[in-house]
Amino acid sequence: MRNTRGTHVLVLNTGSSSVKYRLLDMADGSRPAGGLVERIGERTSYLRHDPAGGPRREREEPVADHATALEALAEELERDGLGLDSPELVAIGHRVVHGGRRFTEPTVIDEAVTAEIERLVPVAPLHNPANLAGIRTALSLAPDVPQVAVFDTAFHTTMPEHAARYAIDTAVADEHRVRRYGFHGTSHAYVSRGAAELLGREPSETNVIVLHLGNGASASAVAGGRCVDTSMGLTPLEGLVMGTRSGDIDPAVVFHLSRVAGMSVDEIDELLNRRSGLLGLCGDNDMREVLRRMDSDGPDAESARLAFDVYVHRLRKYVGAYCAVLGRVDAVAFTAGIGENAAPVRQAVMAGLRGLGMAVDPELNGAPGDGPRLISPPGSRVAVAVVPTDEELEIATQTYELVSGGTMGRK
Ligand SMILES: Nc1ncnc2c1ncn2[C@@H]1O[C@H](COP(=O)(O)OP(=O)(O)O)[C@@H](O)[C@H]1O
Ligand SMILES: CC(=O)OP(=O)(O)O
Ligand SMILES: [Mg+2]
Repeated sequence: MRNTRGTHVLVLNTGSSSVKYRLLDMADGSRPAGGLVERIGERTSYLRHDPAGGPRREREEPVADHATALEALAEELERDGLGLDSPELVAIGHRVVHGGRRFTEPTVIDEAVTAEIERLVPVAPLHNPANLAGIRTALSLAPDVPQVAVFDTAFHTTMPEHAARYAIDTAVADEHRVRRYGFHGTSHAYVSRGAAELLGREPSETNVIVLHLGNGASASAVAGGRCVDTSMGLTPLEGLVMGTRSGDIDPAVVFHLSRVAGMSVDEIDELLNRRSGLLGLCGDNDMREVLRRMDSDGPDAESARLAFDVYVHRLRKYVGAYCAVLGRVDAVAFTAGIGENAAPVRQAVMAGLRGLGMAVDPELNGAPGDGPRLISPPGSRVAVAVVPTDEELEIATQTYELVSGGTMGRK
């Protein structure tokens, strides 16, 4: 029997070429260790391990695959006396991107659960294979530790049918489970609660538009703590312009490229998922670089400006749409790498939206800050805020609640 009195949860966020990890002590909220492995599969993979109270350890070395990455991080934890066999460790929580309709809650992983995650690979080709690799390796390294899957799709399972359905033939849609699922749900849940808290209101009485702008990007409309619409669909390709993904396009673009350009379905898939978005428009998928180039006099400034404008225009359309969906909006919350750090993006999205009760105060918007903060002028009808996301903390909280069988008095 494992010691069930431990309070540590290890969270693994396994992406297509990276593994981010964090060890949390749920008893006091402290973080004994964290780190990441990036550029998996390349010759210069990068490992970083940050033990609490000790110096950072980092190095570059080839890390061939996700299994090797997890073995390396398990060794780092072991060196700090926090190995996967530590009696303190009560569970491992995994981010899993696509859970279909079946998984509406965090779920203890067994063979049936892994099989279902595998079955969903075709609708999350960039994400579920990596998530599975993380789960399988963790199961082999720590067979006695309960492992929990926390799904990106779970928060969106409350979407009403009219938001979740595509207007296509019902028989085809039902047979092939073609509907809108939505992603980044863990972040949308955490940030919508954080926005309500910032306003001193109950989440159940607060309507929030959340803009999660990372490499992948999505918007959601959250009414009283429940998701009522979100921009991603069957896969994480629909919706906003992203680092390398197109977001919304006319589906006929696919037929056109197939018939006129002779591209195969796989080639078009690769084009829309990996060579589009900011990268497709200006050759760079990193918003920092886009902003830098826009302000330069260099030859690339024009394409960077266009990429920025397309990115912002799409976002503004979703903000407007979700005002209509929600009827009353209490807050707009920007989050993730771009949402938290790119003041020019926030400024441009909100410019000219006073008619919707929204505005950004340039000084508040430009001021550096770490925590949740308002960037709208005092007295605005709609609060505009930056609310840093913390998917790892949310996954740890949900995982711990499940394995410890109790509620943790979440606000
Ligand atoms: N200071 C910054 N200014 C503008 N953009 C930033 C800044 N820091 C990070 N970003 C952008 O955030 C994006 C990555 O977001 P992140 O949430 O870390 O992604 P992921 O989806 O991989 O977790 C990149 O486009 C990056 O350029
Ligand atoms: C679902 C998704 O797009 O995730 P990420 O932003 O991590 O790529
Ligand atoms: Mg992210």
